[in-house]
Amino acid sequence: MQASADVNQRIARISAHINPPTDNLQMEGSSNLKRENCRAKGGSPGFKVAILGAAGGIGQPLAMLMKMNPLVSVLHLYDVVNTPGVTADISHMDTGAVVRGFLGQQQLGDALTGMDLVIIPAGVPRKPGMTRDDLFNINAGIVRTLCEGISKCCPKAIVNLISNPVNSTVPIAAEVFKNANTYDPRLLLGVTMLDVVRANTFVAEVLGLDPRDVDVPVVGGHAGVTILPLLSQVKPPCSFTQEETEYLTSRIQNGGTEVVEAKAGAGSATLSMAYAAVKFADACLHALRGDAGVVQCAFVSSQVTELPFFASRVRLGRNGVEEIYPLGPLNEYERVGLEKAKKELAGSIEKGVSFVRK
Ligand SMILES: NC(=O)C1=CN([C@@H]2O[C@H](COP(=O)(O)OP(=O)(O)OC[C@H]3O[C@@H](n4cnc5c(N)ncnc54)[C@H](O)[C@@H]3O)[C@@H](O)[C@H]2O)C=CC1
Ligand SMILES: O=C([O-])CC(=O)C(=O)O
Repeated sequence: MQASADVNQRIARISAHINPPTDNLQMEGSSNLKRENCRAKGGSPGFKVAILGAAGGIGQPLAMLMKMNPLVSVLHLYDVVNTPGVTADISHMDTGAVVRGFLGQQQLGDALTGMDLVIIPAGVPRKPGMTRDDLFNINAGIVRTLCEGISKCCPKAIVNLISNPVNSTVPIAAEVFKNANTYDPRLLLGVTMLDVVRANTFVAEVLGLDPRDVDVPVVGGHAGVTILPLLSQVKPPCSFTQEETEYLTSRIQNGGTEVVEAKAGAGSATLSMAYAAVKFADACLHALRGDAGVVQCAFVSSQVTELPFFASRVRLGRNGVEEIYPLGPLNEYERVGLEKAKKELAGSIEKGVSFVRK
């Protein structure tokens, strides 16, 4: 009798999995089983991470890679479309993180509550012929709404902001947090990691090295001339001809456009961006865990120049940005580049600030 009861229970469990209750599908892709049919979840120790814009070109591979990150115990996937499918798909990966999906603005609060890290790739991407600033009109409002949610539901979370134009969306986020009295500049980071990833790749190609052995600081911002690679500070130490310097600087500054043109209307960098976002998020999680010596480039509130925001090397810790490093010695080419970068950045920052203050 006992044996047949066990078999019946097991069959019920399997059939609940094959025919999941539809009312659970939208909320929790990982829990298509009825709760009472689940054995206790291990609940691996780790951090709670939300991705906003998780069904998009960046969001999907980013969600997949974060599900593979052993430091993540809970992964919340939020978007205004398609999260049930993406969540169901990713939740089948046999890694530790529990995945839950959230669809539409009425579920934003649930997606954000309790999060340690929020990654934002929500918003429209460029098409050929557009600048990142051409995305401002749509993406500014999206970022404002999402940041209002963060200030209500997880004001102590670290925020990794990917949505373009980063040079303006980070100031927008800061203004939203200030209005809500939740602004902690150490917790707000614009993601410029893709510029570093590209710089490492292109410099390694020129030097004939493995890109994993190359480290190029990229400072300033994340658009055109505001992307300033400091080739005089490349590790391992090396030197470049003037021609190499001009080729590399231009290729790094235009890396995003190179992808936009190659995709010919089908969007901008998504896979390399997801890789870069995970590299950056992983650094934030290691810092939150208390690891020492976590240093990355990011666009943050800064006093390195006279501008209120600037990308440079920062040391991350349990409280987010714990130290911002000065730019170090620049050569003449970089000094000229810095002046151009600051001029354009000033306007983009002001545009973001006045969008919220108007
Ligand atoms: N910081 C960086 O280095 C990079 C930034 N980007 C930027 O990332 C953003 C996303 O790019 P893709 O993923 O390629 O675009 P995509 O269009 O493929 O995906 C964007 C996702 O955002 C979602 N979304 C739209 N409004 C939303 C809202 N109010 N709340 C939540 N989600 C919302 C969409 O439904 C979509 O799933 C773009 O602004 C792009 O320019 C792209 C590459 C590099
Ligand atoms: O170029 C774009 O529009 C997307 C982006 O920011 C990048 O790939 O660096």
